[in-house]
Amino acid sequence: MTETMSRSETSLLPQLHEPRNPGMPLDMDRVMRCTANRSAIERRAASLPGRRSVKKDYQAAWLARAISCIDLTTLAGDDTPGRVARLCAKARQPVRADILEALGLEGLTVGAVCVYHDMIAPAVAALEGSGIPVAAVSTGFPAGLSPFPLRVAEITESVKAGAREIDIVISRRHVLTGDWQALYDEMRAFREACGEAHVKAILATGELGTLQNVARASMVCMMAGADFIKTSTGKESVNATLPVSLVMMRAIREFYEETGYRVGYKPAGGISKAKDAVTYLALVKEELGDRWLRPDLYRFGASSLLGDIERQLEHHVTGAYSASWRHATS
Ligand SMILES: O=C[C@H](O)COP(=O)(O)O
Repeated sequence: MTETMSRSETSLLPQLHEPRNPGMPLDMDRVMRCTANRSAIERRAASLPGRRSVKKDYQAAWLARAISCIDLTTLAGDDTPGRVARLCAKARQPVRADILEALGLEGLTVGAVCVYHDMIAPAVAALEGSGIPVAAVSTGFPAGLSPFPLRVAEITESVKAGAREIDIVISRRHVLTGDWQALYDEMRAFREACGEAHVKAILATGELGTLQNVARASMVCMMAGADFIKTSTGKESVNATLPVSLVMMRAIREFYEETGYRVGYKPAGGISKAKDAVTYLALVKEELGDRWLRPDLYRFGASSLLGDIERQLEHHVTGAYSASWRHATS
């Protein structure tokens, strides 16, 4: 793992303006050329966490960058405006003020707050003036099996309610039956309904059967205009993994090489440890390069990762670990 992110190169970076992926016609020959060599991918993924670890100031810089890329998420049936308000307070100030000051990171925030539709209004109110966008999961999340017109209407309602990012779920059956045209048409309609809001396409990779399907679904969604591709809802039995991430990042790289458009990447579900976050960031750096290590092109979908990162940063500054309950996020 490289150690080239210095403490001065923290997350407080100027906003870059990436041209939005407009999509392109479905190119079936290109889609069918997407393959995935499972054993080679699994070998490479297995070698990642054991590589040289990042220490001290470098580690603090990587962890600060990770925070700036978190979609701080609550997606529970018992979410309330109060819980969302607490989460948003955490989004505005993700780490204790004295720790941020010691690290020279005043003003650090997470990338977005991610909620269900009914929690958009309280999240927008709680984040007012912060510049932190609200992301809403949509289209019958998590299964995506409600009537198609309702799924499109749900996007429209969420954009109207103030969501600036929409995390849609694809119809897994289109992938499992190889109906790439149906997947493309669906994604295109979702993108259109989003308007100016950015759209993240959740593939639910744990339900797609093969890595080749993951590669093809990634390519089809990007051709249909996805701004981000995202692994999982967090509700599948298998969520973000390194092999799946490798496949999706390589699809993003190929799409960029062929079209000039950078599509973002969001692994989600089950990423809860600071050291895992650093492994993911290192993979992004190696596979996609530094430009992707910014919140406009990379996010972690996570509900409890921030707590562990805060704990590690506190240890970095004070030399002591606090109990994890002191770093609850909502
Ligand atoms: O998109 C975000 C996921 O739902 C969060 O999953 P998690 O609770 O496992 O971190």
